[in-house]
This record gives sequence, structure tokens and C-alpha cells, in this order.
Amino acid sequence: MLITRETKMSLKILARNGVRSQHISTARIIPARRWSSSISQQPGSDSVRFPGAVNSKFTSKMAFLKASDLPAIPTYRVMDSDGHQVDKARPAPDVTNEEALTWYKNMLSVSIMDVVMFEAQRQGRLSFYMVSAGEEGITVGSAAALTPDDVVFAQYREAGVFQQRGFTLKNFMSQLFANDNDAGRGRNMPVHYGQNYPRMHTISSPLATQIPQAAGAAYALKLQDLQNPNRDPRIVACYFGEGAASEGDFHAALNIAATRSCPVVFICRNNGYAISTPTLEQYRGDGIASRGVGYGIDTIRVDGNDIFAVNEAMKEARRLALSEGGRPVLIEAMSYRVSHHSTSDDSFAYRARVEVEDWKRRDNPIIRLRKWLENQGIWSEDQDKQTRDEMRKAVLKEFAAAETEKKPSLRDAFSDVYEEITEEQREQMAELKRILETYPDEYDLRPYKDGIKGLD
Ligand SMILES: Cc1ncc(C[n+]2csc(CCOP(=O)(O)OP(=O)(O)O)c2C)c(N)n1
Ligand SMILES: [K+]
Repeated sequence: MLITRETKMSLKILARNGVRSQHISTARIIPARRWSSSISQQPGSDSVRFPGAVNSKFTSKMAFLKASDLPAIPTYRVMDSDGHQVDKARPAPDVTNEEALTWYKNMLSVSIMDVVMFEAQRQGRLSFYMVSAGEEGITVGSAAALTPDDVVFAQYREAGVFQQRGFTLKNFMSQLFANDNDAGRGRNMPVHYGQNYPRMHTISSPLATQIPQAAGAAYALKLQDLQNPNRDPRIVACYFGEGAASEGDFHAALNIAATRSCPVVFICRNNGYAISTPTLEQYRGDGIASRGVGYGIDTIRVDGNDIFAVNEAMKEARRLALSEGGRPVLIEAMSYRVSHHSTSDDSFAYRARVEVEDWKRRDNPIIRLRKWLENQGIWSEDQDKQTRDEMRKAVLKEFAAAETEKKPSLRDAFSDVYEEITEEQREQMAELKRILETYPDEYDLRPYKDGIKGLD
């Protein structure tokens, strides 16, 4: 039932309209490609008039749709694992050398930061950390197709989206160390970044809550942009893992986005594991992409190790999302979580070390783009080594600066909830002050800006 649509760059987007015109017959499996001929072979069959299945035809042959009979959705790819273009007949990726180098450096910077910060947590200098190793191509490549006014809802493994959208090492480190330079005033646990502009909603831990929020935000943007035809229309990009897609919120969000025609691109990072749950136990269908079609949403599966494929799919998805007055799109980006889930996890308790080593050797979005750059003659081993050294130094410098920076004022534990501090909050501040003053040996207030005075 997976109907592909020709696009200029032969993206196999499963089109909502395609599905509508080549609909599911009542109680009969008909692969989409053979649909029209099957119809003509059924004299006497008539159109179904039920309001819930307007394009269906009656059939006298009873057959259940079987997922196992359907071909798996293909995975779109531009570049092979040696950094060569797969289809030589098509035009080269629509990217300048400068852009490709920026993407490469952004992926590299995130991966170097990940190695340093994971280690820092192990040394007890940071309470928690999560890396995105193996998924940098998905995050950087997709973010590169967005405008600064587009709104992002991320899960937590999307540091590359923040990096590509201008988040600096100082921004990352200030949040990780919850210091006075953090825009969130140190209120969130590490890696729960947020940014006012380019628009990035603050990450929140309860899985999948961002998905219906993204659909709602996209609806709001659509209404605002309709009222203001002079502004460039905006989309929402919403990221989540295949594990989060098992939450009810995922289904509610896709359905409301489809029925309300919301300009939102859902990007599922399918990395094979949700902490210890492998995809084999997570679902029985054809990944997450097959669900998009069920909701009437244009859907594509891409090779997440191929930054060109991700970027092209995202550009086209953005265009589709803004077409026909707004519509949702689903991208399932395939990858492998080479890291532990977080610093609180030891993944070798539930998967073999050799499986991970095998994946590391087999493919990687950073190595793949590096090979492409080298094949183009615009990057060399010496440049690579020098860049890595410089980046590591820059990470360590910002790390040291952020670690010693003051923590926000204690007052910030109360501010930004209401426009003004309320009478009740004032009482709570006084109570906190009393406790801190009564037990000075239990609470070290030296790291906090203004110390106890912050509560005055
Ligand atoms: C509602 C909810 N249930 C459970 C958790 C605990 N939890 C945190 S991350 C995670 C796995 C999520 O996997 P996935 O969405 O595939 O993303 P990935 O970590 O692979 O990037 C779980 C179960 C949570 N944070 N929220
Ligand atoms: K996952």
C-alpha cells in the first residue's frame, strides 16, 4: 500500500493525495501499484458511500491487509558510505563547499563536546550528560534546511540542531553547569537546552509531550502567518525517538496535525534503542514511517548517516509543509545509537559490545561527510587533525570558564513563574532563607550570585 510519488529529486514521498486516490478496498489486500487494474477486473463493484471511507470500492473477495505482505518502505540515500554519490545521473547535492564544511565542523564540534562532557560526568564534575554520537547527520542536516524563524521542539539528543542554529559552546556549557549565563537560569537538568532565537523550545524530559505541542504551535503559526501575508511563512520542526513514538501523544499529535493541516515536520530519529528496548520489542510494523501514511501524512524514510539525504528530505518536507495551506510531513531518519543512552546507563548490560563496535566501523555520518569532502579535494587529513585539536581546546576553555562561573541568584528559583513575585512566594523565600541560615554547614552558598542576599 506504499505509494511513491515522483519528485524532481526522486524522493519517494508517500503522498497524502496518492494514498487518497489509490485507497484501501473494503476487505481486500490490493498493493497500491496494482490497484487500478484490480478495480477494472471487478465488474459490479460499486463505490462505498460510508462517510468514513469515501474512496473505497466494494469487493466480494475477503482478505485482510497483512503488514508482512507489503514491501518495506525504502530508505532514501544520496551518498554511499565511502562518500560517493550513489546515483551519478542525478545532479550533485545542492550545497556549496562552504556549507558542507560548516555542516562537517558543526557535527565534529558536537561529537568532540560529547566525548569531553561524558568524561567530565564520569569525573564527577557534571551531574548528567547525553551524547548524540551517530545522529549528528540527522540533527545538523535537518536544521540546515530551517530558517531562524522556524520553531523547533526537540527531545534531548539534538545538540546538532542547537549547534547548527547558532548555539555557542558558551551557551551549551552555561546550561550544563547551570550557571548565571544560562538563559534558563540554571533551572533545568543538563542537556535540557532552550533558546529564544532562532526559536527552540526548552527541552522537557517527559517523552513525547513536545509532539502535540509542536502540532499546536504549527497551527498557531499558520493562523498568524495567514493574517500577516507580508511575513515569510514558518514551520515547526519536531524531533523525537522511535521509543517516544510509542506514546499516545505521538498518535494524537499526528492525527490533529493531519486533520487541522498544520505546517509541521515530524522528524523521528530511529536509532534502534529506547534505553534498553530494541526496536524489535518497540513495534511490529515497518518502523515509524508506516504510521505516517495511516494518518494521511506525506512520509519519507532516509538514511540518517547521509547528511545530504537528510538535508534534501528536510528541504522538500519544509516546502510540502507550507504547500496547500499547510500540511504535516513525517521523516523517519534511520541511525544507530552507538553510545550508552546517557551517563546513567550501561548499554553493555543489554547489547553486545561487538554489535556496537561493528556499527562504529560500518558507518558514521561524520566520517561519511569527511570522505565526501576529501573526494571533492576540499579537505585533508592535516586540516582534520588541526580542526579537531582546535575544537577540543575551545571546548575545554568554555568548560573551565562555565564551571567556575557563579550560579544564578537564589531568587531565580522563584522568578519567571508569575510576572511579579507573589505574596505566597515571598513567604516561601523567607522560609528558605530561615532554613539556609539555620543550617549553614549543610548548604554551601558561595557559588550562588549574591549568596543569601539573593533571597532579600
Ligand atoms: C513519559 C516518559 N516515560 C519514560 C521516560 C524515561 N525515558 C527517558 S528516555 C527514554 C527512551 C526514549 O527513547 P527514544 O524516544 O527512542 O529516544 P532516544 O533516547 O533513543 O534518543 C525513556 C523510556 C520518560 N522520560 N518519559
Ligand atoms: K531510540
